[in-house]
Amino acid sequence: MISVEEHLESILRQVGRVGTVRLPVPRAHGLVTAADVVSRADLPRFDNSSMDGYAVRRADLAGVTSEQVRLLPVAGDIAAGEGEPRTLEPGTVWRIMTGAPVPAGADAVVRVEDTDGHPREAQFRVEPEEGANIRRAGEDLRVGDVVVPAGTRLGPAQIAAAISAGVQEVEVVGPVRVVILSTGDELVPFGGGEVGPGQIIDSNGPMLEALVREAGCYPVHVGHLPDDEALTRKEVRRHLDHADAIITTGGVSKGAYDIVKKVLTGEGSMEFTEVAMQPGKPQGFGVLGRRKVPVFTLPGNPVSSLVSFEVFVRPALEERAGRRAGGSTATGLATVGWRTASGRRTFTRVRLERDPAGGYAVSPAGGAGSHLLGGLSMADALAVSPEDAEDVLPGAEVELLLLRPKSEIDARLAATGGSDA
Ligand SMILES: Nc1nc2c(c(=O)[nH]1)N[C@H]1C(S)=C(S)[C@@H](COP(=O)(O)OP(=O)(O)OC[C@H]3O[C@@H](n4cnc5c(N)ncnc54)[C@H](O)[C@@H]3O)O[C@H]1N2
Ligand code: MOO
Repeated sequence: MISVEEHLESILRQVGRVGTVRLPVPRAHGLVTAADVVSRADLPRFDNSSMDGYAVRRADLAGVTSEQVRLLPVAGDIAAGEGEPRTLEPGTVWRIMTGAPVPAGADAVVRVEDTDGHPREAQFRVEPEEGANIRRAGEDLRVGDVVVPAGTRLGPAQIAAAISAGVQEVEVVGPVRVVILSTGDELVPFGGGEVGPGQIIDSNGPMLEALVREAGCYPVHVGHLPDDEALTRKEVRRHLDHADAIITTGGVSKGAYDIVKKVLTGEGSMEFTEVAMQPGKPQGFGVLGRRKVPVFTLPGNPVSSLVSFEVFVRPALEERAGRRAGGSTATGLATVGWRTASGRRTFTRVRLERDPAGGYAVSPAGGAGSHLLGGLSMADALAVSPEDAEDVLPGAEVELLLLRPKSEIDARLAATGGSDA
């Protein structure tokens, strides 16, 4: 058996980034910039008002207070979107709206609240500061400034900034397209009709599809293969032409019908190995074809598949997508004891509650069997125990790999007062 680290290192050594593509900014959401994105415009593009009010010359309002008001004639209105250049003549004001261009000669904007708001002859109650309520051209960004540095995941804020800065397209690390193939004669696809004697519903396919999506990648094909050598070979080859990663489940242990292992042994850099972990012991990985597509052959047991994804596939997909997010981790205190697999790193499904000190109280969610999906559904995290341990004692500190966003777990605990009401 090899260690978890050895297997992961071998995967990460062989997995490279996918190529870059140019995409219209909104379509690049979630992808990582391959180069600095630079501004094509000064932002703001022109001096404009930050308030609804009046564009004024301060000299015309010298000494004005709420006791010493002044009346000034209004030359007209300047609305947001006004394209006509306007000039402010001494002794007059323009009524101006938020976002509208400030007329030449104005050196402040007085908020409508500090006037009587009259459209033709307005009464002023304050003397504004120099530049009051004027947003200056270029104060945010200048042409050529970096709006989004290389290596940044494009989120909503970066999309807004790049678009405002006049950027049309961005160079990003391409979307990672993942093919998922469940294998096994016993499987009935979701929605595929009656589940006959000896059959089960393919839950790994939809589970991995969701995991891939949550990892910011794109499931482009979720299929099911019977235990048929020729079909399996053909289907894997077909997807090597377009996929950026292939994930299979099932058919990698020691059974007489464990086809995946049989078909892929000797292909590319494919290696089948046993990893010192529980669950997830039988693993296979290699890069295949001229495009060197990473192929992960995960064990069929549903919990083993999920744990294998978290431990090996997620980091590899992140590498491929140019990201460095890493799994979400935490620590907690065991409320009860449980046994772990000696000589193997154990990933125990656990439910979290609040302990009296405000941390996480950790207890197993169901049993340890790799087929127990009911317990998996209740689990918030995997408790990770080292290879040399045989059990976790009550009160021991445990490392957690979170299966849900931490904010979601914390919100549930806050709503239930920390107990599973
Ligand atoms: N003699 C041995 N038998 C097994 C060993 C071993 O070392 N010696 N290892 C066990 C371990 S550990 C695991 S994990 C499994 C891995 O088996 P495979 O990857 O070959 O998977 P299958 O045999 O095809 O299926 C295992 C199990 O999972 C169910 N399954 C498969 N695919 C799906 C799916 N898409 N959705 C839901 N459930 C699925 C399948 O029906 C089996 O019950 O091998 C042990 N055996
Ligand atoms: O290693 Mo298997 O994944 O224990 O169930």
